[in-house]
Amino acid sequence: MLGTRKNNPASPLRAQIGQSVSQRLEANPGVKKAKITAADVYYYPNYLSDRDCDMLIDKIDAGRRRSTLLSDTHDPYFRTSDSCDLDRWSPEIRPIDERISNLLGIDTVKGETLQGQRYAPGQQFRAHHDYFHTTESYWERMKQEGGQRTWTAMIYLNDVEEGGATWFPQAGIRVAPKRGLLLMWNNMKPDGSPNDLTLHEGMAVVKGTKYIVTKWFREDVWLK
Ligand SMILES: O=C(O)CCC(=O)C(=O)O
Ligand SMILES: [Fe+2]
Repeated sequence: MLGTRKNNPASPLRAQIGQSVSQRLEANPGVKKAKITAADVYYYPNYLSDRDCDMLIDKIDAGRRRSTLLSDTHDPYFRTSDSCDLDRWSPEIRPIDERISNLLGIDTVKGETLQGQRYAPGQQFRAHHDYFHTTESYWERMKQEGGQRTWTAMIYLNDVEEGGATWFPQAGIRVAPKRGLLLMWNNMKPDGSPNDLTLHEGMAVVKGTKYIVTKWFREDVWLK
């Protein structure tokens, strides 16, 4: 069922977002493009300062709860991390949140709330797509709340002793956590339809604790 044309049509709006964000990132001297063809993936090393990383880690530790899944999947081991919604209006979060939107050139109202994740040893987020599968029951609601997810921006807040890489098995890249590193990718294909090859996994942490923040962008206004 997944990935059929009928359920994943091309979209001029999402195609345009993909192109404008890529163009903007490629014009930024701090950004590097991954040398793969399956998806548009970019890196920005040392994007966040140590001070900002530590501040976010403290907030995640203070506000964390068990991570949830939107999907109808009922595998209890699918996503075993803790999550924390970071208050976008707080004076510490707001500048970081807005800086990310501005880097990609996407209006802040299309960005979901920055979400923190914490993985202890053994915890993971199994292979998934960040875009919404329109065949799943959550889609009707998501459609009303900003529509499809386009870009993902993810920042590693610390180095992890062992494990915890972000792995794109079909696109063929594996990114090891590195403090301050921002990873960004377009979940859509050039025609604006979902790109199956963006399938990715937060591999289990073996040693240490992994902290990240993730920001997902919608095709339309999310923040009302
Ligand atoms: O933990 C990771 O490396 C991946 C996290 C992820 O895929 C997500 O938050 O959507
Ligand atoms: Fe993801």
